[in-house]
Amino acid sequence: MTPDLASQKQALRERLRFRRRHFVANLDPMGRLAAFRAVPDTLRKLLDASPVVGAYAPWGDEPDIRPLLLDGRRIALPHHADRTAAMTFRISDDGDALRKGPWGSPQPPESAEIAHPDIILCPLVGFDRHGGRLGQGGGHYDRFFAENPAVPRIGIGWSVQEVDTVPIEQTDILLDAVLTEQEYIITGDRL
Ligand SMILES: Nc1nc2c(c(=O)[nH]1)N(C=O)[C@@H](CNc1ccc(C(=O)N[C@@H](CCC(=O)O)C(=O)O)cc1)CN2
Ligand SMILES: Nc1ncnc2c1ncn2[C@@H]1O[C@H](COP(=O)(O)OP(=O)(O)OP(=O)(O)O)[C@@H](O)[C@H]1O
Repeated sequence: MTPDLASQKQALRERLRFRRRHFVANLDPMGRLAAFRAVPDTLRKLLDASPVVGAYAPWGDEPDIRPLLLDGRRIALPHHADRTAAMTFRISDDGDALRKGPWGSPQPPESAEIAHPDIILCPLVGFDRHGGRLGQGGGHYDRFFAENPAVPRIGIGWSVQEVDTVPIEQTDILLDAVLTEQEYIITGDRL
């Protein structure tokens, strides 16, 4: 990646994290509870057809999508063995305690079963309507998507995380759709 593109992405990350922090801080508590509870029918069908759903444990201002998944589904969460290891997914059973991973985000214990999700619901810092996604800057989801290209990729974010165009480099892999608290946006032609 050119230094120019990297710094462009980093500047956008900082701007969008700031925007997200203020949006979430100003949400009324009822609004926050109600967000991401209703799932559009098309996404519900896709989830119903997916034996293992790759989700995430919310961190900071990220939307909490757990209520949306409480349907007896098998949920897998990202797991990092250490800072150099590739991101994998591990089954997280209800009530199993999560612990802090090497990057600070909560993750299942080492003993949890490795899983291969049939769909990925991924957090993001920024998105656009073409499927562009800006993440935390580790490239972990992009690497996972590159290795698992057939798995549908649904970004999850607050509406204020939308920008016209996310700066894209060769290794960035486009999302198939984005779910916000307001809209379900199909961004590709795979769904
Ligand atoms: N809830 C949640 N779980 C998640 C993620 C996430 O974004 N949200 N992750 C999403 O990937 C992974 C863990 N989080 C990570 C966050 C940052 C970096 C990272 O490499 N950051 C870069 C740049 C940081 C910066 O400058 O802002 C670094 O430290 O070099 C890696 C993993 C997996 N689990
Ligand atoms: N498939 C890949 N193979 C090798 N390097 C990659 C791959 N995908 C991304 N990278 C590298 O990882 C670094 C971070 O990428 P990027 O800025 O796209 O992260 P991100 O999408 O914001 O983070 P994340 O996916 O973890 O949320 C970049 O240097 C990028 O070139």
